[in-house]
Amino acid sequence: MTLRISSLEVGYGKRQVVKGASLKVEKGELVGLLGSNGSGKSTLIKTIAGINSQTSGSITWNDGTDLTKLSRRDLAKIVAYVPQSIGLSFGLDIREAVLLGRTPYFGTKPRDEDWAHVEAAMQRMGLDELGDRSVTELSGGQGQRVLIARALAQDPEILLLDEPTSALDIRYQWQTLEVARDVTRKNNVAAIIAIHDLNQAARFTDRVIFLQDGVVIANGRPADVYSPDLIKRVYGVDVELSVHKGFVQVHPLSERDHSRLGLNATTPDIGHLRRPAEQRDRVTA
Ligand SMILES: Nc1ncnc2c1ncn2[C@@H]1O[C@H](COP(=O)(O)OP(=O)(O)OP(=O)(O)O)[C@@H](O)[C@H]1O
Repeated sequence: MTLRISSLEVGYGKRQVVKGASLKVEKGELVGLLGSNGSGKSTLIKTIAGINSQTSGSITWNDGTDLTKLSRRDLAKIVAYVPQSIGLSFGLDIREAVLLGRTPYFGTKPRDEDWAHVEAAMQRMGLDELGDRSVTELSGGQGQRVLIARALAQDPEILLLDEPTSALDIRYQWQTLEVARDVTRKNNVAAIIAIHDLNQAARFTDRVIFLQDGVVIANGRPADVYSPDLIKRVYGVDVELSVHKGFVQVHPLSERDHSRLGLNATTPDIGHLRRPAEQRDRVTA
């Protein structure tokens, strides 16, 4: 089963922000969406989530189901979206906020099954210890964990995470990325995560897609696509690559590093991590 995005164009008013993006995400695959600020990551994710409308192109799931044609309720049974900013509803406690993820499944009253999903999602995100506190009393990071738990309770087939770790301390960043990867694999979910940390993306995602000015410019395993040239092109910074515990890692170099250490932005040998060119994912543009 595949989430398939073809020639997607999305804009605000007359300004195009996503420009002819095509990509695929298979079930069981966690894909990192990378790119500089303003490159169109959130816009693309929100369009898959049905919040933005495309001007052209298609978004299909599975056997060709057109996600843009589904009702809100039917879309919410397939797609869960964790927004970048918190915006939790006033007057709810944590449990009730997580229960919102179950609303596509029940009528007027939650069933035992819905509460079971809520409890499991709360436990997974370490929220059970926060008890029945009101969502308005939570810190930014705690609120972000509630949003992720709400998405997990939704039991989606497609999970969209927009910088879900931006407000989290290192323990919960790690935990959230592990949860995202585990849910993707165990529940056979197709997942996209917009993320700025290239090293975390290399550590946790199966594949990365780089957006630049709304265009997909690279698509493949981190070890296959990360290079000083690509990172310079996307972010305008010189970097060195290394390997840590089998994962490619990125280290920005400052002007001072260049002069002090006589470094230039060359790549230490990471060739053993790379797959032969013929086995790599196709670069879309
Ligand atoms: N609601 C909106 N109305 C008009 N323009 C918008 C709106 N939302 C985003 N944009 C513009 O679209 C472009 C892409 O924004 P988007 O939020 O998709 O980028 P991003 O890659 O997610 O950025 P970041 O890494 O900073 O979160 C930016 O130039 C932004 O100013």
